[in-house]
Amino acid sequence: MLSLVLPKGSLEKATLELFDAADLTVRRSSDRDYRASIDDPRIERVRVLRPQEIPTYLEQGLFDLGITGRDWITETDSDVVSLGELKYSKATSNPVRVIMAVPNDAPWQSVADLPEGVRISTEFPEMTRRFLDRHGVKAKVVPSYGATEAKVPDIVDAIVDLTETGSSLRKNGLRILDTLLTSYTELVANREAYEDDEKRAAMEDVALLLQGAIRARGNVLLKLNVAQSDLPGVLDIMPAMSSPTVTALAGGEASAVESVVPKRGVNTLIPALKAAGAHDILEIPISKIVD
Ligand SMILES: Nc1ncnc2c1ncn2[C@@H]1O[C@H](COP(=O)(O)OP(=O)(O)OP(=O)(O)O)[C@@H](O)[C@H]1O
Ligand SMILES: O=P(O)(O)OC[C@H]1O[C@H](OP(=O)(O)OP(=O)(O)O)[C@H](O)[C@@H]1O
Ligand SMILES: [Mg+2]
Repeated sequence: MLSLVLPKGSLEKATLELFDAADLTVRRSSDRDYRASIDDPRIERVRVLRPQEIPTYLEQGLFDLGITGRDWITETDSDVVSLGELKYSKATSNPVRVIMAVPNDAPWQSVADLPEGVRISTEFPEMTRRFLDRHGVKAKVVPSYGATEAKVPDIVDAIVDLTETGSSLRKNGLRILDTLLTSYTELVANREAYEDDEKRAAMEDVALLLQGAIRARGNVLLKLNVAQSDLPGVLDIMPAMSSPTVTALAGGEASAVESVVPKRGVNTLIPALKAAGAHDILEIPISKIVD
């Protein structure tokens, strides 16, 4: 039985939606209820905490399995086992980046240009210090507790912060000097729990369900019928993960075709299939794709 810790804050909504799609629905009495449960024999208890703290709690064995961002695993330098990237962020399926940014009109073009004593505000002081040491820059690193973009140019000269879409940087007149880390959300485990056969098997089941739900995003199942004479034309325009399934219909005059296709483009694909002779075309949502 696993103890699970899930992220509060920016990743919370997307994480709970993913667990729902993976048939691991997280049950909570309210948003303020940080103790939750999942109706699954492999999961004993669930806690919802800040992602900044999750890597440390996993390393200490306070939980067996958790979800947080690679940025916080790196910042805390925690010894945890990664069961893989989960390709979702707060708003998109893209990773976030930890970047160094300066005002658009700053004179610097790279981190090497930064003068000794430059003031840098960041939610990632350790990652920032390591990065500056690697570049031989002696700076004053000032911890930030959020709204970091709001601190240049009067409070500090530069920032190290997260960016997903880049809109916060643009709205605050900032440009990126360098990228310290590209960070996906990850499924991570306590090392000792991972080495326990029964717990590892349960962890791998959870990973399979989560990845299956993520893989299904953006895909649908198309099913259709088509006369034998039109089958080659339909197969020519029907995309597939491997190749479409073709089943002969009773009577031998027609076939049923089905295939997993990207949701993006279905709006032009269906009319094209119809024009190629397909009929009884069904578009069916998919909740998981497991290889
Ligand atoms: N658009 C995003 N903004 C912030 N964090 C994000 C975003 N997308 C993914 N994350 C991940 O979520 C984690 C940060 O979430 P968290 O809510 O703790 O930070 P935060 O958004 O700065 O907190 P707060 O809600 O107090 O502003 C990091 O691991 C980060 O990689
Ligand atoms: O690149 P974007 O899509 O604009 O997203 C990145 C911004 O979102 C987060 O801020 P958050 O909402 O967590 O507020 P905070 O800055 O106070 O932490 C993060 O700290 C960045 O500021
Ligand atoms: Mg933030």
